[in-house]
Amino acid sequence: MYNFDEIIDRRNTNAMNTDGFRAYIFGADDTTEFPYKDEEFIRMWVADMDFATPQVIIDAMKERLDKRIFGYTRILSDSYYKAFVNWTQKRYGWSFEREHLVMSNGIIPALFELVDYITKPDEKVFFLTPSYAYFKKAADYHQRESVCADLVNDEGYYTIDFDDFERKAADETTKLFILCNPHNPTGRVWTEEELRKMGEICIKHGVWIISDEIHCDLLRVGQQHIPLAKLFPEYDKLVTAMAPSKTFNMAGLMISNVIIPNDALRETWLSRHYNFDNPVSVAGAQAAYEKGEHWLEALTVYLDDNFTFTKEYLAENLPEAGFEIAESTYLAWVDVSAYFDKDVELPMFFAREAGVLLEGGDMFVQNSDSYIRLNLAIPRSVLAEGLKRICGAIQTKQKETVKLGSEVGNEV
Ligand SMILES: Cc1ncc(COP(=O)(O)O)c(C/N=C2\CONC2=O)c1O
Repeated sequence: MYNFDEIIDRRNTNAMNTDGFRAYIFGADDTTEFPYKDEEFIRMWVADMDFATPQVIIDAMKERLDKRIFGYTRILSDSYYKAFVNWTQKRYGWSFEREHLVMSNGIIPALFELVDYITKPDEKVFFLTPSYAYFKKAADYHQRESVCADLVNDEGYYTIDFDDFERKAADETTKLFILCNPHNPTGRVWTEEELRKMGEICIKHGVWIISDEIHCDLLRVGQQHIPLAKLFPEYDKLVTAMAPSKTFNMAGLMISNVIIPNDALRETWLSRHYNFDNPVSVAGAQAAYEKGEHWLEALTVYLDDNFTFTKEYLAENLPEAGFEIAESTYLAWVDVSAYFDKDVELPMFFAREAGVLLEGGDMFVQNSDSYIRLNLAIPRSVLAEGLKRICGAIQTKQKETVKLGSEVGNEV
């Protein structure tokens, strides 16, 4: 039915994934000469998928294109809201009021705006680490101090240190907690107990919460997402951010859902935000929520198989690497500390020695040394080649280290 093995040429589409990696990963002034042409890299870095967006979404956008006028647009009819709230009700048993829904081009811009609207210059923003870098970037941009609550890493299973969490929440200058639910990069799907404890501590100390739930539709089979707002329907200092962008591979269409139950904050948003939407994106997103579930179920199985393939391949070829199948997302979080010193620039090593583009632990704020993050939302044949190159480069490095050691030994 759906061909996730299909290799689709993304070149010359202005895709960050193929054409924007150099500045994002290595810095704007990087001039490294890699022994690979751009198109020879196996791309496992930025979090978008190399799978075609569902045909039902493409068809809905084509239908909107055929209406041939694309003037100023806002979500004025209830049809989009009904499609989305039916989706959250069916999949998460959670719904929200129509007037609480506002739209944003992306969740990153929403975070940047909300940090400014919620916090004052002398107030702090905290989040769990390792963290998606843009939580800190949003705080930094507005010169808000960011505070990191390091997760506890028990052989690849990450949990929350609630004593540390409460200490940070109790700081009277801490105003906002940004939760990643599910969590990028560890893939944790927070349990009801964990969510309740985080929420209760924030409520006790009057801390606002943004629950970034962009990855919530991308779960391993059997996992269940719980929106934080579902557990705290009375706490209106809780903003929920969701989007079709990760789920249906439509991040470039720039349409995200932000649910703001607090009247004052929503009024601030509506008065300061640019409240217009792309009409083609609206049509696509509505179709995603109305007709995309069957595709998502098939994608979920394919991604589960990619994770199993990765687990088995690493166990066989990189036995000292630490990797547990993530509970959510399509991102593999791999501990390679057995093979590298802490100061090694891992993305540069793998680009140069393996021809693989990936993200390194240092791109996730802190509590992430010697980790690499691999995007597994790629055709299995490409995944196999990427893992082969990654393991091959490390094995070659190991041999060179042993050879060098024996040569030094012989000289002594
Ligand atoms: C937790 C989280 N929030 C927000 C975003 C971005 O939302 P947008 O502005 O696109 O709506 C991402 C994308 N994560 C990415 C994108 O590339 N690498 C990542 O880890 C994310 O992982």
